[in-house]
Amino acid sequence: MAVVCRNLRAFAQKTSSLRCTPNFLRLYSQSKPAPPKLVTVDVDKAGVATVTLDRPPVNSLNTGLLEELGVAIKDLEANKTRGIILTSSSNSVFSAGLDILEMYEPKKQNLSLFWTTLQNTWLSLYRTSIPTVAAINGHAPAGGCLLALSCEYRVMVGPKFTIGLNETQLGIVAPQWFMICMKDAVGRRQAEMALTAGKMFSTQEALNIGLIDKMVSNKEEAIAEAQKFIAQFAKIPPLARRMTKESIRQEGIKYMEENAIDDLKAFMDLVVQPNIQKGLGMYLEAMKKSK
Ligand SMILES: CCCCCCCC/C=C\C=C\CC(=O)SCCNC(=O)CCNC(=O)[C@H](O)C(C)(C)COP(=O)(O)OP(=O)(O)OC[C@H]1O[C@@H](n2cnc3c(N)ncnc32)[C@H](O)[C@@H]1OP(=O)(O)O
Repeated sequence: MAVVCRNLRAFAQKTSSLRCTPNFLRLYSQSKPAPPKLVTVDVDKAGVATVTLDRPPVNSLNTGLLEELGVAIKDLEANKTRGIILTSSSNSVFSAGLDILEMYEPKKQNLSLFWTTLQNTWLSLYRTSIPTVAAINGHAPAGGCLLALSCEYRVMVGPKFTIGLNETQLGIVAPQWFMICMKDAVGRRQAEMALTAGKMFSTQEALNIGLIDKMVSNKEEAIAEAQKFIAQFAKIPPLARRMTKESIRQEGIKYMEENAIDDLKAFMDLVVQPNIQKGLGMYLEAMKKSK
């Protein structure tokens, strides 16, 4: 503020008609609003946090949103929150997955930061000792499905939305840790069938194979079911719960701890390939044309 004031005073002296008054400063600060938050957090009386992805129009996961989500999880851990409900501010999209614009014609440094942030935020969500539920109130393709799969329980609004790891349909291979998350939820056999076909499941199909745990008809019901799931842990000794979660999720945790650098390198090498860049460009065009 002192620097702003000094600069303004110098400017005011030059123009002589302006003074560095509180009113002037208020007008100046109003003209530079803080960027909107991409993730909001509301903690209820029971200590359960609703974490809402809020990046219209489709909550595509860019570095900024992923960074905010990671910070939110760490803050909630520090505050001993009793549960996290991950949801979306949109009425039709939980998350459209990774932001393709982060990968299209990228600067190397930005691309590296993007993927590292995704890895770190994913690991924070996947391994947090806090009970986690995805209240999936819209479509959840690819990275959107990954976020939901990283939670312990999935409640999805149906019947019209879809969810799945559709990477093969886009001509790419989902990273190993995406696959581990799918295997965690539906088992190896169903995961193989889902991933090789890049299948997007209707809500009912997702329920049938265990990709989601419950289908509901609106967001309010999804939040209520999520709260019910979290409430059951009030009676479970937290240390036993935490150690059990950490242990049962060992494959994914260990994979990321041991392979983060190789995984980053593989991603960086792949994305800059001319054929991948061409594919991304065409995909972006196709999305625009389909409107
Ligand atoms: C794709 C190849 C990636 C290659 C990278 C190499 C390896 C990387 C390894 C792995 C992992 C990748 C996982 C991913 O998550 S990739 C992203 C996959 N996501 C999708 O395929 C979803 C695409 N989007 C949709 O299907 C729809 O948008 C949907 C979510 C169903 C919502 O539909 P609707 O409500 O009708 O909205 P629009 O389609 O009109 O979209 C509105 C605007 O948002 C833009 N958009 C949509 N999705 C993305 C996205 N993922 N990234 C960036 N932008 C996106 C869309 O273009 C519209 O923009 P505009 O208004 O400017 O036209």
